Amino acid sequence: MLKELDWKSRYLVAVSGGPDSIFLLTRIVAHEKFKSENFVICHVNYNYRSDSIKDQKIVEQLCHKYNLRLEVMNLQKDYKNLKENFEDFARNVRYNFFIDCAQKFNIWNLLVAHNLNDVIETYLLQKIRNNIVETYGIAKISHYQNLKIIRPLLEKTKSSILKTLDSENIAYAIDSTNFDEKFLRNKIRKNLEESEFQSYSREIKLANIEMKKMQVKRDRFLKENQSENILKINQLDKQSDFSQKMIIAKFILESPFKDVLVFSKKKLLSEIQKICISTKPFILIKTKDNIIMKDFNELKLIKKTEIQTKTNLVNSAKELGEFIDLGEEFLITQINFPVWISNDYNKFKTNPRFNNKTLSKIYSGRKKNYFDRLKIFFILDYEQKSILYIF
Ligand SMILES: Nc1ncnc2c1ncn2[C@@H]1O[C@H](COP(=O)(O)OP(=O)(O)OP(=O)(O)O)[C@@H](O)[C@H]1O
Repeated sequence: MLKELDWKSRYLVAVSGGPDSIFLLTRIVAHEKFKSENFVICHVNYNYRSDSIKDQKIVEQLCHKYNLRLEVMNLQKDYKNLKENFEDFARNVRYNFFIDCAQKFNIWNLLVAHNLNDVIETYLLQKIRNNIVETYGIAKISHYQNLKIIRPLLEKTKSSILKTLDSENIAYAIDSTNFDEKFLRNKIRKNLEESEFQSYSREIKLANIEMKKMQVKRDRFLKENQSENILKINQLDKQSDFSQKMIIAKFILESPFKDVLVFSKKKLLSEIQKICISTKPFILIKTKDNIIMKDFNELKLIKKTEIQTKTNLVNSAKELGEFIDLGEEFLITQINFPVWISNDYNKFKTNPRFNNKTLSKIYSGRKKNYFDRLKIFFILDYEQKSILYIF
């Protein structure tokens, strides 16, 4: 069961005090090659439940018994004001704490105690939610920043864990929120029978084989159509709905803009997919710091600071020089200041006109894409009745 462990290496072990992680810890200490100095136990007490100190005590007692180093994060928080879902909040806090521990002890392997029931519940949730995932179920090994996360109990059923703990008289905590029906996972858990696990395991295996094939296709598409922060999307509509989402998700998650998808991932992915296959040539989605732009046949990820539009009144050639390169002196002598300088294409695209033509028509003629249109400065007369010059 612990065959993936290298007993000469050092490990952090995430122990909540619940049955799975207590089981994991007791199997580690019972191993013939166990040395206490190779393990650091990490526990987070969220103080979310009134009885959470009991969980902490159970972990403390075990660590004391086996002479194990224990790091506890005791979180004091007013949960009334919590905006996100508690599970997401807790996971975030927990993994940041694990990173702190990894840095403190310079141990970059973490053992967590997910079991086979967790794998199957996760798979069923992924299916219900039609999630875009790298692996269906739970991966045996994954990474969080530089931390390698190893899950040695993925083949163990919950009932076999409980049976062993009970027969060996080992104390563990019972998380009362696990019985809370308001979480979909807990609903799934309640209706699951372990007798169905074999067939679910087969289903997950097949789903992962299919997923691998789709990932190969996705990666080929990205190789042919991606260059840095730009994705060519003219062939995207030939892909299935799910493949389109997989392509867009990887394009964003592997770019410097990956934080865009961290929150509200699903909603944003659908929105981006919609603009990609829309017949409109230009569409923008603005997030806090970034812009996701459909620009003809391309999807672009842009920092807001890259395309700030402005419209300013300027009184002199010197002031004008702050916006544009004034190499063209002949022009300056013809300008009656004050005038407006702008790059706000959206505001002025149809009115006023330059030599009787709209900006939109002129830029189309110059075959300018949308991104470039937002970078071109033009001068308007004081009354904004005509465009005098386009740079
Ligand atoms: N508060 C915590 N402190 C330390 N590790 C935790 C904590 N909560 C969860 N973990 C780790 O993450 C794993 C998965 O978390 P999950 O919430 O599914 O577990 P759990 O319901 O607390 O069950 P158990 O403690 O029995 O593993 C745990 O097995 C444990 O290794």
